[in-house]
Amino acid sequence: MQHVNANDGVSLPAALDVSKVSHFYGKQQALSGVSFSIAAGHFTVLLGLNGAGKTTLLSLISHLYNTRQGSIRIFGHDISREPGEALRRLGIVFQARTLDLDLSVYQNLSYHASLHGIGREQAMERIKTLLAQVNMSDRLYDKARSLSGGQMRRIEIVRALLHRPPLLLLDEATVGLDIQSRAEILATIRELVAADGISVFWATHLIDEVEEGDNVVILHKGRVLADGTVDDVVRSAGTDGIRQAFVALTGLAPAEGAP
Ligand SMILES: Nc1ncnc2c1ncn2[C@@H]1O[C@H](COP(=O)(O)OP(=O)(O)OP(=O)(O)O)[C@@H](O)[C@H]1O
Repeated sequence: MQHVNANDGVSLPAALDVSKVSHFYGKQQALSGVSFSIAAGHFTVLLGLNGAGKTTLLSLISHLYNTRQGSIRIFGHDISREPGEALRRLGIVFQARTLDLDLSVYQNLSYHASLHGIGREQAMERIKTLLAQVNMSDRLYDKARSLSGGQMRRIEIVRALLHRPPLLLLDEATVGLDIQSRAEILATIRELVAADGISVFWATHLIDEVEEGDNVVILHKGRVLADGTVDDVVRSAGTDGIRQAFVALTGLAPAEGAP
């Protein structure tokens, strides 16, 4: 799917285009004909209850699994045919914690920068800029082990952005965090979208992480039930808000993060 740039009428590829993707674990079908696309420079929430298929979809987008049915394009580059070009444009924060706890923040980040072929000086500059953006400048030489869960997540976000990917995927990035840390992580990511124009695909089971101006893809039992702006989804469900739209579409109550 293409998006038209309002300024000059030029057609730009979508940040992410998923077309007719299905996935099986043995005989069990985890995704069924999933299609949607997300526009560049937006915050898009992938909303689905536990078991909806979010991690499976993110594993296909990040090429951990091969896409056997359907296609996935990142800024126009097919993940199966041009994995290098597609993955260069992608940053990922996985659900499980992946920092090396015995290394410092700097060591964790500089090691990753070198994997991307970023030189020492350039890496330091980039690390400092990003740490400032996530309010972690003062922790550069601290051991990862000494950070709180929310601080570790912020370092993982920095690590995912070192190579300047225009698309960032996050899988349940706030799981296990207290309410304040959750809010801080979400605010940080929203600021990155606004300041740097990156596209974010934010997978969550928590409906209170969706805000009015967001785009949303509702995934349920491996199928996309609705996608578009929150307004579009609410309007087409004929309800008063996103919670009611979720109930109308799935027949189930949404998961709430706040008590
Ligand atoms: N490795 C696997 N082998 C078999 N079945 C799997 C495997 N991984 C996931 N599934 C199944 O596929 C379906 C989708 O799971 P998936 O983890 O993608 O959902 P999810 O939306 O990410 O859920 P959660 O938020 O709980 O991680 C579920 O029914 C799950 O049990």
